[in-house]
Amino acid sequence: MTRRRSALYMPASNARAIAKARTLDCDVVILDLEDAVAPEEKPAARDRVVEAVREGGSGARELVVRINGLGTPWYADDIAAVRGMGVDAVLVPKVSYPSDLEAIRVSLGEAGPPIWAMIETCAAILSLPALSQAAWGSRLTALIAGTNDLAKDMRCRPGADRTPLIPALAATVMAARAAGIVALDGVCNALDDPARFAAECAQGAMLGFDGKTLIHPSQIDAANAGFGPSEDELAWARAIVAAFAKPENADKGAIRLDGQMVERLHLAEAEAMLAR
Ligand SMILES: CC(C)(COP(=O)(O)OP(=O)(O)OC[C@H]1O[C@@H](n2cnc3c(N)ncnc32)[C@H](O)[C@@H]1OP(=O)(O)O)[C@@H](O)C(=O)NCCC(=O)NCCSC(=O)C[C@H](O)C(=O)O
Ligand SMILES: [Mg+2]
Repeated sequence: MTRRRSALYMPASNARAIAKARTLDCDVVILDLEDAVAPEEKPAARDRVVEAVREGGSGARELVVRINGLGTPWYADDIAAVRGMGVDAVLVPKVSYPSDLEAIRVSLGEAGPPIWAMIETCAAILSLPALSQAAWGSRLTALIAGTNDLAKDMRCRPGADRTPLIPALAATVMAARAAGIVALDGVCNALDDPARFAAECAQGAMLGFDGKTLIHPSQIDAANAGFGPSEDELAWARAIVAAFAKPENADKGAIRLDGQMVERLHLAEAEAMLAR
């Protein structure tokens, strides 16, 4: 099973950062043509992405390109560049409605890459059930929370604990799960606050996200730790599997284990975690 604990954005205008990506321990590299790149730099950044993907060298890391959104002056050229590029996915910002998804699918063509959608507008949050349903016919394989744009659109003040964003984050995870696709949490802008970053990873994992989007290499290790199962979780999963394997529990649906009720749905969860 592919892991997406850590997905690092890097500005496609920054050749040094792109080169560095080939040495980093993140699961996903996102070459960004959108917000990290100034308008006058976009054509050169697009050429750099084409070159970087052609050169390869990403190893096991998934390579994703974030293009500029529908309706922007750069969308058509970005689509033309990524269509046959052989990337693992194209990440499209500000996807708000199923009609956006359909337009992107058509632009990319029948043999186009999988689509990852940024969920970062109030309209997208209100459209999540429809976006989730539309995923089945659209090559949509991941939802990515865009917490900066969403906070801007909501005019909320997330603060360190992100309280105003929690309903939207939970709804994003539910929409992804209903569609059987990946859900990645938004970025943490606090570059020099590792405790806050670790707390955000724990919160994102608690909400059910598969991983977190990142803005700096210094965030990779904590994300890999925060979204990988912990030693305690692995030990608990092994204990559940061992308990249900006992002959006396063979025909039981629910058992007592270390003071907790454990059901066969927990066995299925434990087996899935150990398999991952
Ligand atoms: C945030 C930064 C601008 C900080 O830059 P800076 O202070 O210059 O970084 P450092 O000096 O600490 O860099 C140390 C070395 O690490 C490399 N580096 C830095 N960032 C990255 C990166 N993202 N990927 C790869 N490598 C990186 C530097 O090149 C240095 O290397 P070396 O010279 O060899 O020592 C900067 O980190 C940055 O630009 N980050 C990414 C910003 C970005 O992509 N933003 C857009 C995505 S976030 C977003 O849009 C969210 C969403 O849409 C929403 O709405 O929420
Ligand atoms: Mg955004």
